[in-house]
Amino acid sequence: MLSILRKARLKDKEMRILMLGLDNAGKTTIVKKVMNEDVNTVSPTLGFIIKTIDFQGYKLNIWDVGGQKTIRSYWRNYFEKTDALIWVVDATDRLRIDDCKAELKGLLLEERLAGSSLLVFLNKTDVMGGMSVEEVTKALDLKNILTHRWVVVPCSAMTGQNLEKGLSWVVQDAKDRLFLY
Ligand SMILES: Nc1nc2c(ncn2[C@@H]2O[C@H](COP(=O)(O)OP(=O)(O)OP(=O)(O)O)[C@@H](O)[C@H]2O)c(=O)[nH]1
Ligand SMILES: [Mg+2]
Repeated sequence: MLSILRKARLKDKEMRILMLGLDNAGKTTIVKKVMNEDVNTVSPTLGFIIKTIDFQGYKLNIWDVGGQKTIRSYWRNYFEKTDALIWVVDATDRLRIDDCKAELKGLLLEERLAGSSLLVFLNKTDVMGGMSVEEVTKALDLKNILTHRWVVVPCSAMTGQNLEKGLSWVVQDAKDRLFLY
């Protein structure tokens, strides 16, 4: 039933995208950059922000939810009807990569997120010395994810590098799914 509803919405070329990740990963900055807004004025998100982006003929409703530890318990309020999960990782934050892995693992067990695809944005690649795609794929144990279609895209919210590439994957994946079931 859920998949039928989802399919109906995809046919309308509308997607609900949930953007999560630890605090300071760059979620809000990514959304701002995609929307051509000033990226130098972000502050930590205490609740959530919804932005609608017209992208490649699709209407992407992006839910950008704050990632601070004290408010992560609210994430579950946003799971419903999610078509794609964008998990944002700070490439420079080696110290919290285990925390990052644990939070993602928990999300992937969520029944309400079961039908969603997973885009991992490895953000802040404009900073030297950050973690590589291989490093993060391993640290987050992505190869063992059998429940979701996933990809890692290195990007920078500051320069805008690869942001469209990531969103393109999300849209293409949605299109592919229309023919899957
Ligand atoms: N160098 C660099 N800094 C970035 C990039 N993206 C975000 N930042 C910085 O990282 C900090 C956190 O960015 P936010 O977009 O507020 O992070 P967030 O994930 O929305 O954080 P919460 O709302 O607390 O969950 C800010 O100081 C940004 O300027 C990037 O690609 N490169
Ligand atoms: Mg934010």
